Parts: sequence; C-alpha cells; structure tokens
Amino acid sequence: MTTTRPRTLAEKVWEAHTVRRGEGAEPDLLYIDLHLVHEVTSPQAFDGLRLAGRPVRRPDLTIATEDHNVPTVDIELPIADPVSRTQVDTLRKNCKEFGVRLHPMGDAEQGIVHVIGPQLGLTQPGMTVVCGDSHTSTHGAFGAMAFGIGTSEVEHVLATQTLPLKPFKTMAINVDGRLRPGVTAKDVILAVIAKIGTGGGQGYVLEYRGSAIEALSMEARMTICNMSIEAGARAGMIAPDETTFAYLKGRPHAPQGADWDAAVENWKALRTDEGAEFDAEVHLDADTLTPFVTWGTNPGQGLPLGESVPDPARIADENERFAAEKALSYMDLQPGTPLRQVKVDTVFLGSCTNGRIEDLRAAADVLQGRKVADGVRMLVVPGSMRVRQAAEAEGLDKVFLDAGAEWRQAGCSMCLGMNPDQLAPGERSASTSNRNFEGRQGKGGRTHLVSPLVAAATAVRGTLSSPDDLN
Ligand SMILES: CC(C)[C@H](C(=O)O)[C@@H](O)C(=O)O
Ligand code: SF4
Repeated sequence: MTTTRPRTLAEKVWEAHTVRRGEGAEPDLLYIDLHLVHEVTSPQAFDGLRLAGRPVRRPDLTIATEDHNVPTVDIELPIADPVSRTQVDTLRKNCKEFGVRLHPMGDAEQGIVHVIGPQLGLTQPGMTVVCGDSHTSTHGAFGAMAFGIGTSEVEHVLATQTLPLKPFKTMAINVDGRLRPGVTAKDVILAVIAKIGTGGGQGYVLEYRGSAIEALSMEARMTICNMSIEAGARAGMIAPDETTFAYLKGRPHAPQGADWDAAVENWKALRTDEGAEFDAEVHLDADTLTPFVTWGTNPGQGLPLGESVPDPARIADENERFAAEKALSYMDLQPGTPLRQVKVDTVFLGSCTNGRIEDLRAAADVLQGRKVADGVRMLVVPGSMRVRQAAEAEGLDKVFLDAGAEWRQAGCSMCLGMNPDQLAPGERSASTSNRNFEGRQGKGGRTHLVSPLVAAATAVRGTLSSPDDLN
C-alpha cells in the first residue's frame, strides 16, 4: 500500500494534468482542459498555426468571444475604429478557418471571456483553464487551475492542447470571520493586495480559504480570484463545495444525470489535505474589514473608505514613498484629504471583476428610488449578454435608467481604453474594474477601484461613498 503525502488543491490539479514530468530544471508538460480565446491576443497565434500548416488540435476545447474592442452602444453598426474592427474581423476569420466556436457581438452568449466560461458551465472544478489574458485567474473560483498565457503559448495550446510549465509555489490566504453588511468580496481582495503588495503573490498560486471565503457566493469568489493577478500571482483558487455545485448544476456544459453525480463525487476530493504545507500563508480577519477604495495608481495603493489620502512624507520605505508621491501627483490628490471628499466625474459598473448579475443587483438595490448626482455620468455595462438579459428580466435596467445611468451592451468597456468607452484626460472615475494604472481607462484618466456598492453610492453622492452615507 502506498501512502500519499498530503497535498494542496493546486498540487492535486497540477499532478492530475501532468502529461510528462520535467526532469531537473525542465518544465512539466500540462494538459489543458479549456482554452478561452479573445480578439486581442490570438491573431499571431493563429498566424503561427497557418504558417506551420497545423490545425487546432482540440477545437472542441476551445471557445472564442469578442470583448475588449467592442463598442457597447450601436453594436449593429460596423466598428468605427479601424484597429478594433480589424482585430474583431481577424478573430472571425480565424475562428471560421480553424473551426473554433465564436460568440460574436450581438450573439446571446457573447460577453467578457471570464464571464461567459463560468456562465456556460465550461469552467469546472479540477480543470486546467488558460487564455491569453491575465484575468483568467477568475476561473480558479471553481477550484480550477486557471491562468493567463502569452501569445506564443496560445499558439502552443492551439496546436497541442498542452503547455510546458514549471509548477507554481503555493500561498494560502486565510480569511476567517464574517464580513459586515456592506463589505464585499471586492473589499476583501483590495485589502489582501494592500497587505501583500502588488508583487506579494509573484510566482504563487493563491488559495483563498477560511470561513469568510466559504460563505461567499460563486460570483463573489470570482471577484476575488479575478484580482489575484493584481497581487502578482499566477493564479487564485478556491476549493469547490456545495455553493460551486449548485452554481454549476444545469448549466449548458455541466455534466448531466449519472455523469453529474460522478463528477460531484470527484470534485469533492478537490480540497487541500489536512497537513498539506503551503510555501507561504497569510491571515486576514473578515470582521475588521470595511469598504476599501484605491487612492493611487496600482491596486495595492488602497485604504478603507473612512481614511484620508496618505501623506507620502510619512512612508518610511523610500521606494513606496516615491511611488506614492508620483501616484498622488497623477491622481491630483492632496495628502490628508478624507477619501469621502474625493469628487468623481464618472462611475463605471462592469468588467470581469464586477460585471455579473449579483454585482448589478447590489448596485441597483442602492440606486433604487435615487438619482445619479448632477454632473456625474454612470455607465452600467453587463459582463455578458446573458447578464444583460437576466438584469432586464428583473427590471434592473429600469432602476439604472430611472436613476439617470446608461444601460449598455456587454463587453470590457471602460475597464480599459481599447474601445470607445473611455475617460477624458483629467477625468476621475469610481470603477468596479481591477486596474488603476496611469491611463488605464483612457489617457490622463484617474481611476479609483471600488466595489459595486461603493460605485452606486458614489454615483448618488458624487464623492467616494458607501451606502451607509446615504441614510
Ligand atoms: C488585453 C489583455 C491581454 C489584457 C490582459 O491580459 O489582462 C486585458 O484583459 C487587461 O485586463 O489588461
Ligand atoms: S474586463 Fe477588463 S480585466 Fe477583464 S478581460 Fe476585459 S479588459 Fe481585462
């Protein structure tokens, strides 16, 4: 009888997919279960295949969508921007030529790549999931090993359905206790990044665990795993449980009947064993968390909403002090200003971080019977056409429109400046997306990352706010 050593969830998934173990410094060869594709990082990969005369090895495990370059109004018209139009047209041609299923603009299943995978039930526990996109970590919420890859790796996966890779180190992020009302998954992950820093997760796969994580819905878990990458990590994971199974059951690509029962049996074993060791561990107390917002130009430069813009002079570490000075100058913020007094021009509710139905419900709940402040524009952009449809079936579109917000079609939208939805130079946003780099939402735009609840309350008051400020 062999006794197996206790293993982490990440190790289990990795080992189950190792086609060939690398010797010495060699990488392992991993089998890939699901390959998601979008228009930005796939053109050269398909070109490479064409040049080599190779087909796509497993078109049935490959699925494409149009998300980054698509406009979110007038989607029946040709895309005005020539670069975006070429990008989207190229994806269409490539998918046709190589037999890859594509959900184009206007299609009922179109949406942000990380929203549609889970929604279709394609993302499942224990899988390896890749995409030429850093926020592929989102899918780890299902207990999958999901990570972003570069364009040459996209070509490798298209051609072989495998990927040579060195194992990641493992880090446990233990979040215990209970989140207070008004505190969301977004606040948890912003607090995690503020704690470990934007480089703190480098080389690691993060496993989020603890009672506060177990209590979260799948959508909230996706928000957390989504931003693992902003802590520098390769991936984020959460062990699958009843919440996961309930979310997946009955989805178009989820197993059915006896296959479903067998799958759930297998998925239940996808937990970190008692006694397994992580390379690093971090602890966070859920009870102490409050709504979190960023004040700077990286996702680690964040603070509880109740605090003030920090004073760089008080930051001991020289690099951090310099980074803070530079960030405050770009953000046009004065040290000591209460964050609640920071005035915004735009509120963006959407993205693969917070563009799912629960996020829209949470924001609509705050906006119900209220108005977006004068001089503030609010964009509500569902993460997928299905999310849009579900929201409309519940009347959420009405709530947003009555409040004075714009109700858009699905796409990445203002999360990044690759489509018409952008900030003007000097404009300031409260945004439910995941990145606040200089120019991320448009040249010269200033971004504060927030939760959907904070986004909605901020839209009403015109300054960074939480729903509590509305009473
Ligand atoms: C365009 C794409 C390669 C990029 C990513 O990899 O994350 C985008 O999705 C982003 O969020 O910046
Ligand atoms: S919504 Fe934003 S973070 Fe997500 S894939 Fe699109 S651009 Fe990247």
